[in-house]
Amino acid sequence: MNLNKINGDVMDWKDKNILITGADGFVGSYLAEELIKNGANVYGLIQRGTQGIYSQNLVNHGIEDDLKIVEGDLTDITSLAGALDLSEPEYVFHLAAQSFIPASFKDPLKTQMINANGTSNLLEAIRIKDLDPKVVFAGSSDEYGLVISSEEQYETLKSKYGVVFPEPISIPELPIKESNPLRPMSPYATSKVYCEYLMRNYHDSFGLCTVVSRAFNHEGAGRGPMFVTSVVTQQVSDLKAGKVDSIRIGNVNALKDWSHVKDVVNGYIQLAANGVSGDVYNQGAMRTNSVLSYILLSLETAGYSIEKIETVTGEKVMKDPAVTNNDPVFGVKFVKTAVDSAILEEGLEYTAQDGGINVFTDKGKVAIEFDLERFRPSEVPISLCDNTKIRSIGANYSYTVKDIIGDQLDYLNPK
Ligand SMILES: C[C@H]1O[C@H](OP(=O)(O)OP(=O)(O)OC[C@H]2O[C@@H](n3cnc4c(=O)[nH]c(N)nc43)[C@H](O)[C@@H]2O)[C@@H](O)[C@@H](O)C1=O
Repeated sequence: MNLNKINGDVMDWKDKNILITGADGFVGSYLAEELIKNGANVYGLIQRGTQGIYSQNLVNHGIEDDLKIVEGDLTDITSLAGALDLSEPEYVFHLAAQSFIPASFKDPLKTQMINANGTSNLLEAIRIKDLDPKVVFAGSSDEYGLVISSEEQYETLKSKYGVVFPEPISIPELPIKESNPLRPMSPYATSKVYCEYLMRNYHDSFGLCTVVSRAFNHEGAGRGPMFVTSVVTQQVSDLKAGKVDSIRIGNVNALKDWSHVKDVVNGYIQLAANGVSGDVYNQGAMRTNSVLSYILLSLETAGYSIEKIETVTGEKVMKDPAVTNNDPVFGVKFVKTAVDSAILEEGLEYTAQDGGINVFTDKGKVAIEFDLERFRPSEVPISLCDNTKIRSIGANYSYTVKDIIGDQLDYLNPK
């Protein structure tokens, strides 16, 4: 894949020195593989973990020999200074973070320590050493947080929280543009807002070249087992193998803009090559699909034909819930299921009172059980990315949700 082409110009990565923080993570290992393939000298700042210094991701991507591993820790500025000395980077991709939102609710200080202090340490080490790499930072769509989709929802939120700040300029605030207000709803998201402002401060005040990516959910083979797409595909795979007879899950109504990690990695590379320093770019596929759809489409991809879904109480019944349409919502045409359309347009919502959902398939009934422990103290209501800005510098998001699911299922069941 040529990751670097824009308007006919090709960025030559050959022999360029790159430092990736978190190079053994889910995204970092895809990025390291791609840059190594393009001839770059890639250094990976890696924290020694339970798997030792070689995480399974490096082996899966075949880069355990070519990646130049620098052992270090974001919370230890000395190790960052050492990594910068060794790698002399022209580009730094800062991906390392505590990225699991429930963990940030459990231990907010730890998330802040790793994400906020870690990012401060990295920027400060670059500044003190008077280096001039272009730094691409992994921000998050969760920085937008509380996105307003209707007047009615706005009124509900005001009565729930007392105040919604910043107040919306226009409603609906969708699709989400880079100029949307930031209303982070978790310690994780708040730490990312801090980091991205710091990126801009270091650009504006100290002249560092920093570019921020705000990526929406990105998935694929090797996604951490605690994230919902892995939780779903693992259970669907176990169901098919006869190891389980139901699916346990949290909030199925959550609407996410899911893209393939490979498209997002391409986006990071475009940002390094063509992103304007000091600027911010969304990364996402410009569609939104529910967790319930992810389950239904995973079942379909695994060979189940879906006929009907019905709540355990029998109150909510839908025939052909996984049939897709391309009708516009919030002025955007995208592929979604009938159940997504009902959530988005008719206010359909599944709650604990429904007692779970039964999925009727050609292979029998599959029970979806709600695990209330997995519901979050606060939940981002909807994510739908406006990706116009990053597409103008050469990125594109072409993988479908079914492509992503297919890769995840193949990873779990190698042929
Ligand atoms: C953009 C953003 O993307 C990711 O954050 P996330 O959206 O929290 O990702 P997730 O896969 O943990 O949850 C997705 C949705 O799924 C719901 N959900 C239901 N049932 C389960 C469940 O059983 N497990 C999980 N994890 N989620 C569940 C859950 O309530 C949520 O609405 C990170 O990469 C983050 O770093 C980042 O920046």
